[in-house]
Amino acid sequence: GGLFAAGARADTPPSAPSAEPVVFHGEHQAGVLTPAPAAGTFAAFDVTSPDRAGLVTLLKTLTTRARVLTAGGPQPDLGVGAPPADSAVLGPDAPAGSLTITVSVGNSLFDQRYGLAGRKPLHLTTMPVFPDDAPEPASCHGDLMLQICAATADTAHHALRDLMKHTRAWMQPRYRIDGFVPPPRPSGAPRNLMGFKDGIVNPAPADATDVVWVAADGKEPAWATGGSYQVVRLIRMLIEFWDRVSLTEQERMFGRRRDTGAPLDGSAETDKPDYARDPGGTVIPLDSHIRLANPRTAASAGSAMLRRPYNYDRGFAPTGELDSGLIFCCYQRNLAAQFEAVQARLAGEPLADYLRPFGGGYFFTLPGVRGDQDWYGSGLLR
Ligand SMILES: C=CC1=C(C)c2cc3[nH]c(cc4nc(cc5[nH]c(cc1n2)c(C)c5CCC(=O)O)C(CCC(=O)O)=C4C)c(C)c3C=C
Ligand SMILES: [Fe+2]
Repeated sequence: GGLFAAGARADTPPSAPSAEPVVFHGEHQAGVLTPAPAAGTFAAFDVTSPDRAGLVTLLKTLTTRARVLTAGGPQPDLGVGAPPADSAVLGPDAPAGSLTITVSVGNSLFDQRYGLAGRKPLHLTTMPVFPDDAPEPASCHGDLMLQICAATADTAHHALRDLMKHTRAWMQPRYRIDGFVPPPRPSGAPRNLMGFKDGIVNPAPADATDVVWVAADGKEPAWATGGSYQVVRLIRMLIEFWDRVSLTEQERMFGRRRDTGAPLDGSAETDKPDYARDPGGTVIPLDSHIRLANPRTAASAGSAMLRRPYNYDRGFAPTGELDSGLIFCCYQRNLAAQFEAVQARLAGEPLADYLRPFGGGYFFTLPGVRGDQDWYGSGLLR
């Protein structure tokens, strides 16, 4: 299959809430290729450690806690005279709840503070302001991004709370957003808050390795092998305006049917659009989201990415409108060739009138923790 063949999430039921832990140790971190469970928290931090030794302690502490939390189980009993080791939000014997904790670092970590300027992954930059962005500085960038995914929201809360309690001395919260992936309605890919199935086309598991993971290529620093570039875009949806657009117009903006998720020239969600048969865009408009994002030409094959988005819904904006949208998250091995190429093709798409990207950033997802003695960023800080 090609790089855009239907992904595992389209053909297999989404991960059922499970007590089974997700494997923590490995060449790559979990939370990238692992299926996205129902709850996802994205929490950005600034490192406040005065020195490099403190940064090492921070990363080692994050590793130790993530290893414990993702495994689940009872916490040590410190006795009634001490603050408890655990919040007990998940009870005395915490279920693993498909928990993954994915640690990524931002461009700002590679400044003069910790002597890392010469160690930066090749493509890591500060996310630029794209056309149609309305950046809110307090919701952008960050030294560290923690992506915490789990079967239930309280599992993610419990993990974030534990991680923060153990790392207060070296990092400070910057921004956070909680998201969710709904169950299939009624089948196939989950729906976003515009009502469309989202996540239909993603690399098949066999193709994902080349799309996602940085390989030793002589250009990237050796320590970065097995990592990935994470893009997080916090995108508010202008729901009230969207709900006043005709169904035909909505479907022409995406290039897919709202009910089935099928491309406008097909009948099932997994049907492949045939753009060669419709060069003028009569059936699937040339400026539709799916056609711009992936025109399915030889030239666009190299821009495949792994999308792993979450919906968010967090009350009202100051204007009284719904503050709802998408935490767009994607992973790739080359920001310029993949995310930025797609983003450039999408510039000015009709759908953009209904979206307000306001936050997020570019991050480098560290290689996996390889065993009991290893820790996040051990290669970077060696
Ligand atoms: C730069 C990358 C992308 C951004 C930003 C983005 C925002 C965004 N997308 C949707 C909804 C849908 N996207 C769909 C497909 C799709 N989107 C991108 C990239 C970005 N989207 C790609 C590469 C693709 C796959 C295209 C293809 O190969 O055909 C779809 C269709 C269903 C699917 O395949 O998932 C929807 C729906 C929203 C709402 C949004 C911003 C909030
Ligand atoms: Fe999209």
